[in-house]
Amino acid sequence: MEISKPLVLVVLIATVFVFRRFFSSVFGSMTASPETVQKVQGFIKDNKIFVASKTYCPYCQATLKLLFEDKKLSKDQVLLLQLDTIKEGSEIQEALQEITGQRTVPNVFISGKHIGGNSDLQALESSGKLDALLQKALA
Ligand SMILES: N[C@@H](CCC(=O)N[C@@H](CS)C(=O)NCC(=O)O)C(=O)O
Repeated sequence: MEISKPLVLVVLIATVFVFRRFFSSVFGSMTASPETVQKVQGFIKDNKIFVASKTYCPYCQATLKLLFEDKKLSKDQVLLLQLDTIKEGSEIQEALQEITGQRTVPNVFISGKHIGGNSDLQALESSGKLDALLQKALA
């Protein structure tokens, strides 16, 4: 059976079009704009404690319990962004990945320093180093 050249051409163009959309939808959302990266760098630098979180995330809940209940921090001492509740949440998450290499939440910063996720924060607490970091940040 002979395949018609125009048909091959149409299929080829359609495939390129579909994949172009596919790649831009996958990879396009994987980069944050320079403006968002700069904004997130501001969140990190300008806040004593910055936590990027998601409301349904159990690791985030453990982090927030440690900071707000156990360590008795007040809401105004911490910039808490619940990424799943804000429009630019995904882009902030991408920016955090670009800045820290960490995509997961919680993503915790103390005194502008990247601490890591919940396990890193809990490890600091277990080693007895968290109180000093918090005291220094809030002094
Ligand atoms: N080991 C990490 C686990 C964090 C984690 O897996 N978080 C999930 C949400 S519960 C996550 O960020 N998933 C990817 C996403 O939500 O985009 C920690 O201790 O923080």
